[in-house]
Amino acid sequence: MTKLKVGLLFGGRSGEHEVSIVSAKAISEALTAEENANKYELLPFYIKKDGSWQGPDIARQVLSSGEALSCENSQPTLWQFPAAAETIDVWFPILHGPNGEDGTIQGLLSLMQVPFVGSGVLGSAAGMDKIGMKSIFAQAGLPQVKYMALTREQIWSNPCIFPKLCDDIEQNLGYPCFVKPANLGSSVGIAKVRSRSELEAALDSAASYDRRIIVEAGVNAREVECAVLGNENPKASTVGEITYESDFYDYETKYTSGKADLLIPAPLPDAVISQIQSSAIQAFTTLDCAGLARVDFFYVEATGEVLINEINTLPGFTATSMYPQLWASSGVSFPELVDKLVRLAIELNSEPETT
Ligand SMILES: Nc1ncnc2c1ncn2[C@@H]1O[C@H](COP(=O)(O)OP(=O)(O)OP(=O)(O)O)[C@@H](O)[C@H]1O
Ligand SMILES: C[C@@H](N)C(=O)O
Ligand SMILES: [Mg+2]
Ligand SMILES: [Mg+2]
Repeated sequence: MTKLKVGLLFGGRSGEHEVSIVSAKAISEALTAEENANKYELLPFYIKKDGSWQGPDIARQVLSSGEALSCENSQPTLWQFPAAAETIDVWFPILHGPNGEDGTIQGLLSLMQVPFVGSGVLGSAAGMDKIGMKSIFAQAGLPQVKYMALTREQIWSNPCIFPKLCDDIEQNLGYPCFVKPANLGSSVGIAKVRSRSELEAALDSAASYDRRIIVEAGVNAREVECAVLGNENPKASTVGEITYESDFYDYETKYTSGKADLLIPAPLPDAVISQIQSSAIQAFTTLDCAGLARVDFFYVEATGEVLINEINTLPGFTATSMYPQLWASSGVSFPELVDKLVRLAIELNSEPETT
């Protein structure tokens, strides 16, 4: 049997570069596991932090060391596609955050007319930008926390406007509130703030990551996540809950073993689980997602409300990440999961073209 050549694309010009390396390592092991070894030939491609692409030899070294390649003293390079990329039958991008989860790579791969795992341009871009995502969710009637959308320009360019901006945030959202770069993940650049001075510092910091910034009212709630898998008729996994001792589910808590507990299935009433699952599917279809996504929610026990927090169209596949664990608990093993994802990519590509 001829093996399909799968191009695993990882790293990327993103604040989540290191997480992508860990996710890619896990996926490469699953794609080459015994169950998949006779179906797929894996060719990894690594995108350095400066945006340059490295072919399979270097990419394999990065996967085995787990270390990002340094970009010190690197000059901006013309974008070059490694020759081996021309032989790929299906791409598996496992890039997190900007320049990978946001529709940019998806646009490139669509133009190349080679199938790829995950959402296309619209689902990826709409899922990445928290401001755009939240206005689409609001339109779809999905309940969420109160928020304000800001730009770097408002924060940095006019010192006269800045105090008024902070006044507005204090009046509309109060404390604690969460300041986030609109286009990032893994909690990079996010701050939970409780005072004016923390707010000012957090806005300045978030503006260094992105020109779009979102500030959200802090909610006191349980954190639950649901995985979605499929194309036109997506399925929701069981729901998982995250508990931790830290102030919030920050980068260190997410990726340090033992800092957070994942409770799968979440100890919640059946009706709440069903509501989360149907909202996860509604979020996925509303944004025109495909293949996979993990949808994050807040469950406010005091009122019974389920608030959608966000969708992640290329969720983490690290040892502490929910997505593969939710499917494992729903009876889909890691090797089976990556096999399904590749098949879904091919299925999507075999649909009639709209020209
Ligand atoms: N409005 C909020 N109220 C309470 N906690 C919040 C709020 N927004 C974010 N948090 C906390 O911050 C964490 C990260 O937020 P969010 O999921 O939006 O960020 P992210 O960077 O997209 O994360 P990831 O993509 O890794 O899931 C949440 O899991 C939660 O612990
Ligand atoms: C990778 C990270 N953004 C996640 O959602 O798991
Ligand atoms: Mg996210
Ligand atoms: Mg999240």
